[in-house]
Amino acid sequence: MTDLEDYRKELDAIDQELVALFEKRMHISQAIGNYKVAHDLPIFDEGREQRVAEQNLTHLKSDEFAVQTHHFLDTIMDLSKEVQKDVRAASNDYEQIFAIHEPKQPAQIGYFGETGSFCEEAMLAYFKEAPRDPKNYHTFESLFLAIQNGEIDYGVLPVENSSTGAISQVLDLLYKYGLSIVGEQYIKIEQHLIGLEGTSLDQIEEVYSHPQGFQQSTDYFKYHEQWRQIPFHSTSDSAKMVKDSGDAHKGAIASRRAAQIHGLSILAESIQNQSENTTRFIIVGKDLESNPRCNKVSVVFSLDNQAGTLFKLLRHFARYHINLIKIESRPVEGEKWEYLLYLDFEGNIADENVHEALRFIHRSSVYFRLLGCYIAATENK
Ligand SMILES: C=C(O[C@@H]1C=C(C(=O)O)C=C[C@H]1O)C(=O)O
Repeated sequence: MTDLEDYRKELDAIDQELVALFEKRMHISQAIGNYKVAHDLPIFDEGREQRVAEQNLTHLKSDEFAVQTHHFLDTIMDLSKEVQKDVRAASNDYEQIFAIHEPKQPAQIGYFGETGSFCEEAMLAYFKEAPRDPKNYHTFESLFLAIQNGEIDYGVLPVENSSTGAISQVLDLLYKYGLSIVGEQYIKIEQHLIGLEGTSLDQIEEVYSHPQGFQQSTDYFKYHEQWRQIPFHSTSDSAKMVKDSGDAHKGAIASRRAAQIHGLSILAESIQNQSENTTRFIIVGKDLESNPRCNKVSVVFSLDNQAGTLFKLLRHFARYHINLIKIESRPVEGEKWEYLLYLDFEGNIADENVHEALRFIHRSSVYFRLLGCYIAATENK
């Protein structure tokens, strides 16, 4: 027998013992996983992992393999956490996540803002037939509440603007109310400074608008710093307020349509920073709706607060050839420095690769919810 064969025999014997011990350790880790699920405890325990590494390094006869031993222990603990994540995933009703509902017809629609709002425009563009007697709401949250209470079936809200980014309050409300995205619509946004008929710019003292109206028009306001900028419900609510006030010192940032509807004049045209300023609106409903034509998926999840978890998760999108469209993070309410991640990607939940990727995200997340699978809008629709 060669020396090599002798060595390998020794390794075989050691591996046999290691594997038996490893299996035993995984069973105990699984039991700890069950305990954590039952007591709502996080899987990752940084302090415990440090102690495991420290105490075991003291068992070494010399420092020669200290680095490798540390790596070995870290790997074992990573695998142990994988098993615990499986325990946690099995405790959730996975199929429930994909429960699809039929679209509501005829539906009662609601939108954000007074008549003349961009949301109303988005609603008219999205629904093939103009909805009958749509209801309007003056805060994002009142619209979410109306969907939750069943007062309306669907609501139209802005979620992202090409120059200012995510409308984070809407993302937070999607999480808070557990509602679903059933569709989306792009609208090109032109903001104008509007006021009472016959008013001139030098009469203006204060301007009302939704915060988005101001944020999208900061370049214009650099030259009018003497004007008070007063945040108000929506751009169209601001237009109506200026009209109702009859005050020539008040102006609003709103659309041309809002100016026409509320009988106001345009004092300064196209004051938005970006000429191609566009907002993405979402159609929100109570339940998940999907059909084979849907080609975009949105999810929200949170991860264990541990190095590398986001990387390990996002890697799988490449592995399953899924095109990521967008990632947005928001703080978790009441949890300092913890984040919810909102992800949009291409695909349909019935696709094999999407299903696999979602299974993986679900398994690796502390919190997971499928927000919607819907038809991606095109910008020139
Ligand atoms: C097994 C546990 O869960 C995780 C895995 C550990 C391990 O495998 O030793 C240690 C701490 C936790 O991050 C535990 O909490 O003890």
